Amino acid sequence: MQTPVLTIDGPSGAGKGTVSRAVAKLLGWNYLDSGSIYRSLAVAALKADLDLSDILAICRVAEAMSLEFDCGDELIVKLDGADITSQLGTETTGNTASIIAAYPEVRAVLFQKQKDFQRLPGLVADGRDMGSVVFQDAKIKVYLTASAEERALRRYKQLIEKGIDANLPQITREIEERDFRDQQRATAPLTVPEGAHYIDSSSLTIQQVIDQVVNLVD
Ligand SMILES: Nc1ncnc2c1ncn2[C@@H]1O[C@H](COP(=O)(O)OP(=O)(O)OP(=O)(O)O)[C@@H](O)[C@H]1O
Ligand SMILES: Nc1ccn([C@@H]2O[C@H](COP(=O)(O)O)[C@@H](O)[C@H]2O)c(=O)n1
Repeated sequence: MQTPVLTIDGPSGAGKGTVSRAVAKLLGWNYLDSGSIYRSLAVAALKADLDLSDILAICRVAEAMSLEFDCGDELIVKLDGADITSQLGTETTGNTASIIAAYPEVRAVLFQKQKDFQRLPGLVADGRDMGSVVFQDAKIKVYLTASAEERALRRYKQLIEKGIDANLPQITREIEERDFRDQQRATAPLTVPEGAHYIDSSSLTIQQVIDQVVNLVD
């Protein structure tokens, strides 16, 4: 039996992770936060002080890195045995991830690491190219978005709640830059996958989005 896959793609701060985790829990399926793989590589590249234009060096680090994911209520990620969870959520990590994610060579190295998450009884996979590239055959595809202003505000509140200093205009600028880079890159750009259900969550609650997605699976 082919393991069923539900993909949720969309721009930063749309709520993909929040909704995917909740839906995976409700269904009892596995969960892949593909952005955390790109973010982990960003942490590794920054730690090694790599030149972000040195594609070969980044690929070497990507091939060598060992990642462990503990998908409980909060995702815990270990890179080569060290807990890097607290470093994953920063805007520096997200922006660095977006820069290195534009390299096709890097994407090729990370492809199989993502495919390995497709295990019974099912998989909810969130990212930018889950429905368009990595899990093209997924039975159900969702494109989840929200206005850039709303996404920036969500991210701002998230950082403030964590006690991290945040600047709303700067977050808005960074989100727009990241959207642009993710949508315009030549390889696996962020796009609405063919056949995807389009959900704009700008004026929906988290629960309303979860309900819409679960209804698609039913
Ligand atoms: N519909 C919603 N209404 C209000 N807040 C929301 C909604 N969906 C998500 N959020 C909040 O927005 C923030 C960002 O959500 P989340 O991390 O799930 O986004 P994401 O799409 O996975 O982002 P990224 O791709 O950058 O990881 C979280 O604080 C989350 O609680
Ligand atoms: N399938 C994916 C997932 C992520 N990326 C890149 O990583 C950056 C960080 O992702 P988050 O979802 O954690 O915000 C993102 O901006 C993308 O550039 C990707 O390319 N493909």
